Amino acid sequence: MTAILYSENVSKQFGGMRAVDAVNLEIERGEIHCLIGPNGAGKSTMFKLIVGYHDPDEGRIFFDGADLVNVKAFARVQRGMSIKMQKPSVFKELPTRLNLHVALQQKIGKQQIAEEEARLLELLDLEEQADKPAGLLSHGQQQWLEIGMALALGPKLVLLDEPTAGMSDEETYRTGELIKRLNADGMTILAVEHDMSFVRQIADRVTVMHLGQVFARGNIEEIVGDARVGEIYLGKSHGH
Ligand SMILES: Nc1ncnc2c1ncn2[C@@H]1O[C@H](COP(=O)(O)OP(=O)(O)OP(=O)(O)O)[C@@H](O)[C@H]1O
Repeated sequence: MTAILYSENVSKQFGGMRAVDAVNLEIERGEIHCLIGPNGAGKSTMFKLIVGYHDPDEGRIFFDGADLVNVKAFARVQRGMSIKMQKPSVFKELPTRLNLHVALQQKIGKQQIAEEEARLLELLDLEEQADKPAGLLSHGQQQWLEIGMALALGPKLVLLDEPTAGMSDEETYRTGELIKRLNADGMTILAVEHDMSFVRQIADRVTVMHLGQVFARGNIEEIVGDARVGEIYLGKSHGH
């Protein structure tokens, strides 16, 4: 089994409505996997089930060979899932460098911190911003910093919830290039995303959700070439 994360028939109901309905999702080690679908498809609910913010009503989720049943959200992070939620939550009054420092000191010894801090600042293209309070960075830069803080925890899998929300086209493109660089260094990435051109830029494989279920899955060429996906996804996602 090369999957680092997979779910078996996971379901979650709110009231009478099945937001996630018997979903099997599989993320292979080393890939960039995008979870897409129109509004209300169940993507965020699936993301929250994976990170442990919701418990499934049915089904199971496995990470790095272990069943996640009863594993709390913080313990999932300790096991190697790093999560970047949609809204940046950097420490705005602290310099960029210190934001990384705070994250790094949770994982590595003092001697290695300076070296790792420098590596991340370069990777994130934030060297010139290193001593600026993070609150003065652009929206895109704050998002990259937060990706860096997720990386500082030394994860096996990085989960990104709409990493390009609110970004300009140029920031979106640069975010894609950053994610591809992380992946080239061996990181496995799962991103929930709306922006199809961004998905085309980064994805190896895609899972499409619709009405709580998996509607299609495949490599990026198969998904882009699938007219049915165009109908449900592009047809309903105008406004994003
Ligand atoms: N906490 C909740 N309580 C009740 N209903 C919820 C809750 N969270 C999600 N839902 C409902 O579940 C369905 C799936 O929502 P979800 O947010 O997972 O979809 P999504 O694919 O992420 O959509 P979007 O792209 O708009 O973020 C929607 O009908 C939503 O209203």
